[in-house]
Amino acid sequence: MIELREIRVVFYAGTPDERVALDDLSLQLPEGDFTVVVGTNGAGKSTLLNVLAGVVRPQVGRVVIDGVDVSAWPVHQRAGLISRVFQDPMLGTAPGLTIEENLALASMRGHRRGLRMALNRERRERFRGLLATFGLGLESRMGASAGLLSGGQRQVLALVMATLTRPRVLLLDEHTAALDPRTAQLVMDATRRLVAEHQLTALMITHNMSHAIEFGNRLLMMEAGKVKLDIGGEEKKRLTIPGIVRRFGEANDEILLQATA
Ligand SMILES: Nc1ncnc2c1ncn2[C@@H]1O[C@H](COP(=O)(O)OP(=O)(O)OP(=O)(O)O)[C@@H](O)[C@H]1O
Repeated sequence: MIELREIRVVFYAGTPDERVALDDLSLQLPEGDFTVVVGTNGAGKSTLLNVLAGVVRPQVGRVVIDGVDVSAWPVHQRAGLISRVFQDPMLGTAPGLTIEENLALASMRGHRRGLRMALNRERRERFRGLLATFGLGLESRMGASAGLLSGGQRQVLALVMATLTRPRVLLLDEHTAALDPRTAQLVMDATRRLVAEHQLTALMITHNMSHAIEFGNRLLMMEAGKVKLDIGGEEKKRLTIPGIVRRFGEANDEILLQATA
């Protein structure tokens, strides 16, 4: 179980530029849940992921993973538990290293082991077999620099790297937003497969409503640093785009009512 307990994040506190990014937000992500997060610009979605990853330290609140309070753990200490794939395909892989070196590095997460040891013949074959299943031809370019790959290929490589050591939670930060629709679908299919195969707990931000409907078993809508809608179970399965729009409208009416009360 991943838990955020009463998290408050304020940027530029006490200045005219003060921004409340997360407003007393509590959230539980049960093991194996694939949660999708949507919301308008500035709603606090990225800050939520940053708090989980340890990039942003909340002024108030706790981050608890499997009952362990990791609030004071720095980013590198959480890296053994948390993997993240970013919107920018350049961020998830090391462009100067080859595909197989990138995979070897990812497989060493949390271990003190030399890159050479991590790249023996057996591992190379395992990596090759794994990449071949995505149908992108990556398996025949194991010695090529990751920097030469297309955006979609890099995102699939980043996903494979992020899931290689089975993180406790996989954070997907608009990871298909920079791709064309066909490539985005391919990367989403790879995402679905890896999440299912490794039975991962995942949290994905997207602005793509079709993806929000198609993927995950739970949908959160954020607004002004709070979770305004939390749709799971059968309702999530039956959700349509008009249905989401209607539910968002209802949630926003609530905001209006609160504002005018
Ligand atoms: N590092 C930062 N410094 C100052 N303000 C920040 C920082 N990060 C986020 N904010 C502010 O916090 C609020 C929430 O931002 P956040 O990036 O979490 O929203 P978001 O929902 O991810 O938006 P988007 O969809 O545009 O990515 C915004 O008002 C933003 O300007």
